[in-house]
Amino acid sequence: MAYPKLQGIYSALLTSFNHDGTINEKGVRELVRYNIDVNKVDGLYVGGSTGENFMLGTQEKEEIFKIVKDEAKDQIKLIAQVGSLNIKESVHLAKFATDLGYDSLSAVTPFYYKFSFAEVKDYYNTIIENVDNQMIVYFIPFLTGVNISIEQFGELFANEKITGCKFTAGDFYLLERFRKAFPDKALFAGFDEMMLPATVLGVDGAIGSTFNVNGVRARQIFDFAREGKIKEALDVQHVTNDFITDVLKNGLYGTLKICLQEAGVDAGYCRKPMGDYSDEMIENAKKIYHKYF
Ligand SMILES: CC(=O)N[C@@H]([C@@H](O)[C@H](O)[C@H](O)CO)[C@@H](O)CC(=O)C(=O)O
Repeated sequence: MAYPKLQGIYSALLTSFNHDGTINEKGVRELVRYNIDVNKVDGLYVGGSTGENFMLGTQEKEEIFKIVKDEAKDQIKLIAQVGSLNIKESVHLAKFATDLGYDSLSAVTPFYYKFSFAEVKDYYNTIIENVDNQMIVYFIPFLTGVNISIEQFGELFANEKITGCKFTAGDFYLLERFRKAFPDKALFAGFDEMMLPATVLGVDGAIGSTFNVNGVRARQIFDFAREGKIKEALDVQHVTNDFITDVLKNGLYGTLKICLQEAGVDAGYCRKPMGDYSDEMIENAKKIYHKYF
């Protein structure tokens, strides 16, 4: 039961919503196409934070998994984020995405309640127990409050279906320890603004929200860094971080969507409780797009 090791540049896919909060299928398809045809990503991370997943119902999550697979076919790799506080939903979605042909599953660490590590481990083992697919742990302690030590990662990896980690943290000591301890596991950088140091430390790839717009630069950073061309990689990281700084100031997901609209992609709106775009936000986002692209 060996699963292919995932690597490369993955956009954490945005979701296009209509103004009333329903899924805009045409927009989701255009987002997938833009990532394949223009950003030239190796894969998509579907149903993550960037997809506004934690505000969606089960059927909506299914619908997005279906549309994305139908549009992407086998052109790129697809990872389905199925983590949820409702473990029955996670088990169901794990099977659903596997049946659709997703190359991997991923699940955010269970959050809100202070789960013990034994409970976290049981959560992952339960989600993948009855599916023939691999699982990438979604480690994002700044949003979940859940930390995992190297020893605990080792315990998770005792289950050979757990094949990697999306590491959205700025703890480079832990990242280095992870790389040394688990050279065969797929390790993805999750903070786009820290991609260069993460690549130097040996990540296999990166998964990011800003790649939906800035995917070409993301690949340049990754490739330059892996070739040892640190000066060249840093030059691109500097421009990337100017872009990310401007985007974060103006509102992350909304600004990325408005930028994509400027590029001709029907990226739609964000889903409530995220707010509507103000005129000022739209104006700023358009300026950001034309400044960097
Ligand atoms: C919270 C969040 O959106 N984190 C992003 C980053 O790409 C992040 O947006 C970026 O580095 C800007 O800070 C990814 O780690 C998230 C991600 O991959 C996901 O959508 O699940």
